[in-house]
Amino acid sequence: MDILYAVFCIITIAVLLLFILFSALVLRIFIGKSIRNLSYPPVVGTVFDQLFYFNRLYDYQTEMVKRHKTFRLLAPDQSEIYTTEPRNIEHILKTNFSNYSKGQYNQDILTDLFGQGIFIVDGEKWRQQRKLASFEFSMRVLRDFSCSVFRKNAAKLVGTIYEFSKNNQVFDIQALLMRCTLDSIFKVGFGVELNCLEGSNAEGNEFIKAFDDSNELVYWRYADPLWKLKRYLNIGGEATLIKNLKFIHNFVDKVIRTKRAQMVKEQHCNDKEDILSRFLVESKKDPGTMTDQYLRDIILNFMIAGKDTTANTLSWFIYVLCKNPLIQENVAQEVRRVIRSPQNEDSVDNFVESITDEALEEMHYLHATLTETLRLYPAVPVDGRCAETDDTLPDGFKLKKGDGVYYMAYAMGRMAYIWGDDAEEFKPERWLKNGTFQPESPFKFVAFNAGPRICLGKDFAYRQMKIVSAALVHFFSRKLQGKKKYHPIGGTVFNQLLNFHRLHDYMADLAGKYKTYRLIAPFRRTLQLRHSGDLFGDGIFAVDGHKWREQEKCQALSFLQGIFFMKSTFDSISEVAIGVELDSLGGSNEEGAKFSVATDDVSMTTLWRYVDVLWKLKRALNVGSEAKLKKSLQVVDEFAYKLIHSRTQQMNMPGNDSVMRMKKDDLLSRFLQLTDATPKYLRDITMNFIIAGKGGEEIKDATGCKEVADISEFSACLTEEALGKMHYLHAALTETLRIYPAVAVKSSNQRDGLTKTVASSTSPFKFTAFQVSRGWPSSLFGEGLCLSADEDILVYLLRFFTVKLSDERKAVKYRPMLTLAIDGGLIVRTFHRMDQKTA
Ligand code: HEM
Repeated sequence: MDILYAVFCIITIAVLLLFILFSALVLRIFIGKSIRNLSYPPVVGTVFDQLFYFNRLYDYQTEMVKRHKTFRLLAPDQSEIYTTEPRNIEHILKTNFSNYSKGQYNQDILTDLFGQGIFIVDGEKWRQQRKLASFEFSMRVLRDFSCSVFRKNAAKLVGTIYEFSKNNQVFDIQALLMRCTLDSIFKVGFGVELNCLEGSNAEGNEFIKAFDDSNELVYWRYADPLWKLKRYLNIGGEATLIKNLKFIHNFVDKVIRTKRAQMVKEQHCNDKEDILSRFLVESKKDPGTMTDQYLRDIILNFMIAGKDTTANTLSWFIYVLCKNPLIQENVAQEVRRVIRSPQNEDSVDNFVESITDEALEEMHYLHATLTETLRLYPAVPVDGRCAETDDTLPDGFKLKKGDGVYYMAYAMGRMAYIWGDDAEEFKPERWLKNGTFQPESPFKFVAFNAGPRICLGKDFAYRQMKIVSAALVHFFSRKLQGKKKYHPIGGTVFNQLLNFHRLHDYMADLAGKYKTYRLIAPFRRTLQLRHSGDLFGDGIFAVDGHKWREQEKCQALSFLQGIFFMKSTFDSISEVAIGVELDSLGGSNEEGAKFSVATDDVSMTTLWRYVDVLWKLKRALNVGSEAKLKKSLQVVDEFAYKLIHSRTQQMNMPGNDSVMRMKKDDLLSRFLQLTDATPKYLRDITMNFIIAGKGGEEIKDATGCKEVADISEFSACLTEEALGKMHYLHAALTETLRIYPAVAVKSSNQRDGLTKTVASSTSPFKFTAFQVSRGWPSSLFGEGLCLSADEDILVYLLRFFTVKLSDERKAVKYRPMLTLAIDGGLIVRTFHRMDQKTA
């Protein structure tokens, strides 16, 4: 008792603490943000929404922007303003430049990797580095040196890819491009060969790994509120990051020391080609500021700026060319026309040597294709600044000091109001006028940023990308390898929770987008009936292997004998399963009515388990939906066990006629004969049958009424033969099942209505209302039996009545249960056909 009390106290305190923390967070997020004030951008959610959509973040932003050009997400401290309005971007990046900084928040996260480099510093520090770097980047010597490096590495890349194509192998071109650009930027930055592409330099390989991992780990900090604590404790990703950074810093420091020593030796050589050598010369003028650490930060910033950006853009470029073979051919033609390789056409070295500066200038179509790639797939999809004082944007919206302002290059590329109705199409031609490239306003095409902090390496990047892509397109044509490893992610299981009231429509919406999709869950889940064990026990729905085969055989056998034919009115499913008339319709059997309600409740609460991650805890504590489920299950079990007990006793009494009949007829009796099953096993078997029958039959009848209200075909003689001739009725019922499948989660949303007067059969893999291959419920009820049972009921109903919805305008909704039930029942009005005739 004491232990229980202690556990209870701990749980209560933990829940209370969580509640207090949660409330404090909610208050912090929502208070003082002028949420309803129309002068501020509209609020579309909190920053936590981005976590939910992390895998498709930029598309999520695009959807938001289609509703509001400028919107807000609330963060615990401030607001985050997102905009695609070019006027706002010009204001932030140019007109009111001094009011917008990189911000303390970004600096805290990035300093470990970027140090005091140009990317994250503001004010005087930035101005000094920018001035120096701009000067160096404009020097002819750096330009020529970088071009020769790009050519050499492009030739190496062609050689590596040639090996793959010779052996008809598939390969990851993005990984190769990453290595190629790192080799180039390292050589240009430090004058050192890293040889990552060839993989010959073990230290180089280690460096690239540490570098890539650090980038990723630093980015993760944006999503991990505990990163500072982890860094302090030196645990998890932060421990790995610290290790990686140590390796990177040691590596670069060694390069700087070697270079310094080399420069002392070669004092008279002024032809310093790489960036580090040029900065080292500069450092002599101001050794106090330009320490080794300062130089390390500068060079590392250039590497981070130049490596992934160009490699990623080139990868997207290859992707769009694979998708648009015509554009691929246009680019290849332009390259062939512009590059007049003097001697041997097939020599890679000759070819790359012919890609001169002049040739690059002539390649307008290639330039347009690369720019169009960046428009739709910008290497920096979202970028931002922090407001230093309160301000008003040109679109009229205000922002407060400390607010983040983000401009979304990815979303902007997809905005019809910026690029026209064909914004989402890949069209290099939009950049060309009479074959000549036409630049756009940098506040509209913001891939390289704009204003005083526009990308310093823009021309540098274009040169590298043009050399590499011209060589690749000239020597190879590419096809995408179609195999995808995983299905696309449609969302998280929490989306199911949010959409529980329209669960099946929500899933139909997703199915419209992706034929097959995944929902991410905190734990591994199977969509089968694992969570329904309490309800289905060891019955046919929940078991596999031997147990399933045994039950399947016995039930299928019964149907083959035709025992159950024409016995599947709603109540008679129970009669078929357990040989008892429930009369839930007539209401004469109170126990039967209770049992009927309990099975519905059990079905609904069991479905809830699929979306409720806490169901196990609730079951352990016996609270909420689980307490309800337990109660309903008790009703179901009591009923079932009582029955099994009395049936066993009856069966053991010899010479009773009715008992002999039962022995042949109902499922329970058959199982009592065929197996030496325990009462629990018998309960599970019969309950599965009843749940399937109840859910399936009742619901199809109900939805069937709505769908087939104007069927006129009728036969007075209700023989098996006559039913077989009712093709229209059969088709109408089948169509009802197609749109309202009794087991909704297995439905396929393809259209397949009545095409001939004689209902034609459709592939069961397309029309899956009656599952296929593994026999439930097709062999459990038998598809034929199931339909003819409905037809039987409907024939009687429609012979004597016409049916109308009581309120034609009211939309019929479903109730989320394991089967697709109509919420609140189906309220109809019936008219006797005789009355109508007389009238
Ligand atoms: C496709 C290739 C590239 C793209 C799309 C790109 C894009 C950008 C963007 C968006 C920024 C602004 C970042 C910010 O201030 O928030 C930037 C800055 C910068 N980029 Fe690039 N970049 C590319 C290649 C390069 C290369 C190859 C280099 C140099 C080797 C480079 C050097 C820089 C530098 C130094 C800055 C900082 C400018 C400053 O803050 O004043 N970039 N780039």
